[in-house]
Amino acid sequence: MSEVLLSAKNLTKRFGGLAAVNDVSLNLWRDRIHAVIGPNGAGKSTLTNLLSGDIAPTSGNVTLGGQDVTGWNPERISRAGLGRSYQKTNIFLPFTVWENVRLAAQSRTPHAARWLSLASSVRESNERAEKALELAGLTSRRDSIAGAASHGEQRQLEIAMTLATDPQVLLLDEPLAGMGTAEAERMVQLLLKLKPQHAMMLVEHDMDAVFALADHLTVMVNGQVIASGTPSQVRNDAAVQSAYLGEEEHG
Ligand SMILES: Nc1ncnc2c1ncn2[C@@H]1O[C@H](COP(=O)(O)OP(=O)(O)OP(=O)(O)O)[C@@H](O)[C@H]1O
Repeated sequence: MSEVLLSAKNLTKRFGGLAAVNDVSLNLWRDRIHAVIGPNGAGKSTLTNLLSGDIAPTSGNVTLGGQDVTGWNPERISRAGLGRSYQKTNIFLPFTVWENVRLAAQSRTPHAARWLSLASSVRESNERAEKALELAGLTSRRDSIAGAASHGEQRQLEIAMTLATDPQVLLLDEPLAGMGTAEAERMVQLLLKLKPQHAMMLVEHDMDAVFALADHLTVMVNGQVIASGTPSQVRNDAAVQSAYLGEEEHG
C-alpha cells in the first residue's frame, strides 16, 4: 500500500491582487509520479516554491511525512526530506561530477560535525554521495569536469545532487528541458528507477514524457486546478481539452 509523503491543503499565494496559486490541494504518494501541467503563468513554479518553502503561502498548509512544515525555510524542509531540482542549474561547473555530489551530500551534515571534520560524518556523506552518483547513472563520469558534461548529464548531475541529500519527496522542475530524444529517454528511465523509493512531483512541458511517466496528473490554469486524475481521465476531460491539451495537439 502506497503512502502519502506530502500533502498540500488549500494552498493560496497572492501577489497583490493576483492569486498565482488559488486554493490548490494535492497529495504526493511514494511510488507515484504526479505531474503538474498547465500553460505559461498557470502557477506551477509558484506551487513548487510553496512546497519547497522558497515562498510562504498566503493561506493553506503543507504536511511532509506527517509533520506540518508550513512556513518553514527551504533548508529545514530539505532536512525534513524534500529534495528539489531547479530549472536553473546549481552546478559548480569547474568542479568534477564527484565534487559536486559530495558537496551536496555534505550540506546535509550538521554544522558542528562539518567544522570538526568528524571522520564518521565524512564517511557518511561520502557514502550518500556514492549512492546518489550510482542511482543517477553517473559513476563512470565521476572524475569529469561538470562544465564539460553534456546538457543531459548536467541534468542527471542535478538529480544526483538532489538525491545526495537523501530525500523522500522529489520536486523536479522540467527535468527534460532542452534534451534531445536519447537524453530524454535516459532521463525517463532514471525517473522510473527512482519512483519506487520516492514520492515525485514533476513539472514538465514535454507532454509525451508526462503521459509516459505520470501516474497522476494535476492540470492548472490561472492558479486553479481545473482537473486532477489519471492520465486517461485527464486526457478525456472536456475542460482540459479546451483550456490546454487541445493547444498541444496531443492525441
Ligand atoms: N514574485 C512574483 N511577483 C508577482 N507575480 C508573480 C511572482 N511570481 C509569479 N508571479 C505571477 O504568478 C503567475 C503564475 O506564475 P508561475 O511562474 O507560477 O507560472 P508557471 O505555471 O510556472 O509558468 P511557466 O510555465 O511559464 O514557468 C503569473 O501570472 C506570474 O506573473
